[in-house]
Amino acid sequence: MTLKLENHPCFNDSARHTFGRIHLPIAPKCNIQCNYCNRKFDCMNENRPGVTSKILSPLQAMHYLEQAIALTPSIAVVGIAGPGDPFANPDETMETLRLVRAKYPEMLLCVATNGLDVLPYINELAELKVSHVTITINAIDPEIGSEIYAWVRYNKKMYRDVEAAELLINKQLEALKKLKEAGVTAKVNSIIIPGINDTHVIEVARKVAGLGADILNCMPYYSTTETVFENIDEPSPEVVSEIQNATAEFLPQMKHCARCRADAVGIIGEINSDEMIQKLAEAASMPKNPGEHRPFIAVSSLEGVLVNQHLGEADRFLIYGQDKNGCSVLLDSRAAPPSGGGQERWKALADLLKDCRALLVNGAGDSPTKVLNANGIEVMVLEGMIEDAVSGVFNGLSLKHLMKSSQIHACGTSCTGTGGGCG
Ligand SMILES: C[S@@+](CC[C@H](N)C(=O)[O-])C[C@H]1O[C@@H](n2cnc3c(N)ncnc32)[C@H](O)[C@@H]1O
Ligand code: SF4
Ligand code: SF4
Repeated sequence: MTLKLENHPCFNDSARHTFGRIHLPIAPKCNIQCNYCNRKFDCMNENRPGVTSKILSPLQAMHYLEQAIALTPSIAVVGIAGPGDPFANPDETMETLRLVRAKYPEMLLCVATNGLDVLPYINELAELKVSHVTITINAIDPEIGSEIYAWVRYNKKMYRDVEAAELLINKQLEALKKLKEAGVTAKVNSIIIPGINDTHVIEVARKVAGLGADILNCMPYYSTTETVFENIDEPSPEVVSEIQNATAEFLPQMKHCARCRADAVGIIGEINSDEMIQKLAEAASMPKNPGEHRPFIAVSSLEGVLVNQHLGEADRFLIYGQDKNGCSVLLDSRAAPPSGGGQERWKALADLLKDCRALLVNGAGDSPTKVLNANGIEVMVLEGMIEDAVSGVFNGLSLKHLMKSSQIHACGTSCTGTGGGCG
């Protein structure tokens, strides 16, 4: 099957009115913090990178993609662009790419990354015929990079300042080189941040051109609240144009980037249709594997009103379903497997709850969380009214307000509920 590379609307200006793209929002976590980026997972209103209205599992994403293609036949590219970094969520990213490639052999595949952790996956990306990879490289001088990146987390270690920027830049340049060796089309995004790197982008262009980058996207920085850079003004169109003209000496330019959301779908520049927003919400409210029949939600509660019991302390679980009007109802109470027995206890619990899509608890250890997650039961660590939490899960709503503060992580994610941390 020959891929029609010329149909990529981001890489080919003349394709952008005919062919669309879809971003599958399966990558919530990030391994660095850029001082301009504020990720949001339940945002309908803002039209900028880093926001999505929902996060999907790979199989939910496949279900959603099927519906999206039926409703939007112009889709020629499936991309993963966050809302965090695809390779801070490598399992979800690679699984999604494999699933899409297996089901849609003709589809163009595309990934946008900061480049820190992509290196080990480049061979498989090439095997999967991921034809387009974007790396965001905002600086090649670590001193300038240290102004842009608050921290970098690599191999479970935190780096800051010049050391962090140096590490990131080295990984980015290495990844770019390897992508080109593997025959992948490589775009570089460089965010123009006035007073920080605006005079440096030309050096970035020179360097990445030397390593074989195919195209440069000098993206104007988008002023975003609750970021370190929130008081920096956006660059004027004249400044952006000047930088594009200057860097054109080294590389072809992408000039029509719309700075899309992580759940953008359709023709570049058009906002997501209400129908697609609805389809995304529906997919997010399904079990992580939509093919499974899991109509119930289990809750750990002392008195049956609040989610207020630690998983390990529960002697029974309350089982909720939905009535024919979609209202949550208590259906059952199931005795917990006896304590002790290590992993066997958690396997018995997974079996007891095999018709439940989620277990809502006030706390849970790593070991049961892993076993339950592996068995298709999402462990969500929350506090608050059972009614709010259960109907929120059934309806795919944001549960941020019920999330325990310990679930809001340094990486800026309010976890999607797995409680698995940012590892
Ligand atoms: C949200 S990121 C996701 C992919 C990956 N984490 C990355 O940074 O390349 C997608 C693109 O949006 C850019 N971006 C994020 N926030 C931005 C902002 N406030 N202004 C301009 N570009 C931004 C990133 O730099 C990146 O090029
Ligand atoms: S790499 Fe930067 S822009 Fe991309 S998601 Fe992480 S913090 Fe945001
Ligand atoms: S953000 Fe730019 S490069 Fe990414 S899909 Fe939108 S137009 Fe294409």
